[in-house]
Amino acid sequence: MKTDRKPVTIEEAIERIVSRSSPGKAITVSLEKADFLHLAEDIVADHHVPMFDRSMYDGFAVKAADTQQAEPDAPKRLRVIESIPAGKEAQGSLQSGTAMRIMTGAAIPPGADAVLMLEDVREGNDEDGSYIEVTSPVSPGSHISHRGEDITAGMVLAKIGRRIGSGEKAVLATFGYHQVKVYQPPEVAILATGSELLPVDAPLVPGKIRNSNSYMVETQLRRMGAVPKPLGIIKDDFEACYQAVTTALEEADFVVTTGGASVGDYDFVQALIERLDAEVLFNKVAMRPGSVTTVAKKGEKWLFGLSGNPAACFVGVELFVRPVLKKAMGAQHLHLPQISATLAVDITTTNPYTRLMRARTELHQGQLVVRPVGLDKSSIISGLLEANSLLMIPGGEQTYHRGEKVNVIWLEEEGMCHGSTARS
Ligand SMILES: Nc1nc2c(c(=O)[nH]1)N[C@H]1C(S)=C(S)[C@@H](COP(=O)(O)OP(=O)(O)OC[C@H]3O[C@@H](n4cnc5c(N)ncnc54)[C@H](O)[C@@H]3O)O[C@H]1N2
Ligand code: MOO
Ligand SMILES: [Mg+2]
Repeated sequence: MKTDRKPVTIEEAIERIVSRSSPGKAITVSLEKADFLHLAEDIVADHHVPMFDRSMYDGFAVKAADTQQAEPDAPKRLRVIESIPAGKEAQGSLQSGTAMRIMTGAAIPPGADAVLMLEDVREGNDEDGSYIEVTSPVSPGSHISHRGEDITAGMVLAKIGRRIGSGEKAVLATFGYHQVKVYQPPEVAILATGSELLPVDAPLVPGKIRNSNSYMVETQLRRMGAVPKPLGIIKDDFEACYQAVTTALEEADFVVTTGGASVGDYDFVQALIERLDAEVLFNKVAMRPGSVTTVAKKGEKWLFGLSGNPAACFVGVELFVRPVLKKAMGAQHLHLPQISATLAVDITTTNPYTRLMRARTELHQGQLVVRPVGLDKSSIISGLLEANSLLMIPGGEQTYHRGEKVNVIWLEEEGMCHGSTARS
């Protein structure tokens, strides 16, 4: 059966899917389970950090004024009247002429306004107990971390939609969020279609290959914060594929198939969609790899018919599955960051479609430089090992020269700026 397949641009394809996707529901999870999910609530500071003036060093809390005349030849002697470990408050307050031994993180005692490091004083004992000798003046505020200097109460620290990474975890824990409201991570069924596919633990036989797409897609999904549900390998049999996709659509809101997306005798994705009576958002994209990508909706459920070719499948996940899942996860940023980098080599294109070449972008003498890795064929797996980015070459007949600026999709959510403000 022949389906009409008119290619849309990448931008148009993305616009079609993003406009049809929506945020999922918010749930509460324990802080331990919140990694890489997106906040469903703003995080607002309900107290200052630090809550109290505290010592930045192990040393002695003093009155700065007591040290003003101190010199190496005329040291100022201060009587040590108390010792304050972290977690304890001083029992008394500090009077002129006295000092309190204090450890890093301990609250500055009333009356003190500076801390001297252990290394900077001479310690001694006499019949009245212990004392220190100060040999140079210290300024008020020295070595004290002041109340509220890090975070002031009322500050919005992280807005709804922000991805929870290590920094967010530190802040959440600081403010006692043992539980946090996040968007539910979506479950995504993965079906690998192809009679040539063997399970990963099977020995190779002539004409067959191992199913690598499922594993690759699983990892891509997990990195996005989604929950992959691999449903195994389906033979290139229309009824078997139809049954498998129907069951998958019952079990998950998002279904990814790999293979069978093209026009071959055993490529059933188009026929499946027709039989399912699903709405096709697009079934061809003016890009390489991944031109045969199809995205369809059956009611509120999503079906992504990705190419069987590994590189095309990889790109399909990052470009089209990602924004739908990210929107479901309430994310601030639906797409991978795009950056500008300098070409390390000449690239000539004769392809009418936009090329997304697996590439490596690295810093060289302060400049981001990009070079393609591996063969630029959609069947290639090895290039995925080295690629940290996708080099975007617009369609047409043209040579892009070494040294020219090109657009690059960075294949990590973190590490390159989305252009957002530090605290968004
Ligand atoms: N006459 C035409 N032939 C093809 C066209 C076309 O326009 N006209 N498009 C080509 C393009 S572009 C692509 S991309 C591929 C898409 O292929 P399918 O999505 O139909 O996938 P399959 O035919 O099932 O497999 C293609 C290739 O990928 C291997 N494969 C499949 N599944 C896996 C897996 N799970 N793990 C690893 N490798 C897998 C499979 O063995 C094939 O080698 O079609 C072109 N053909
Ligand atoms: O869709 Mo194919 O991946 O363009 O090579
Ligand atoms: Mg095929």
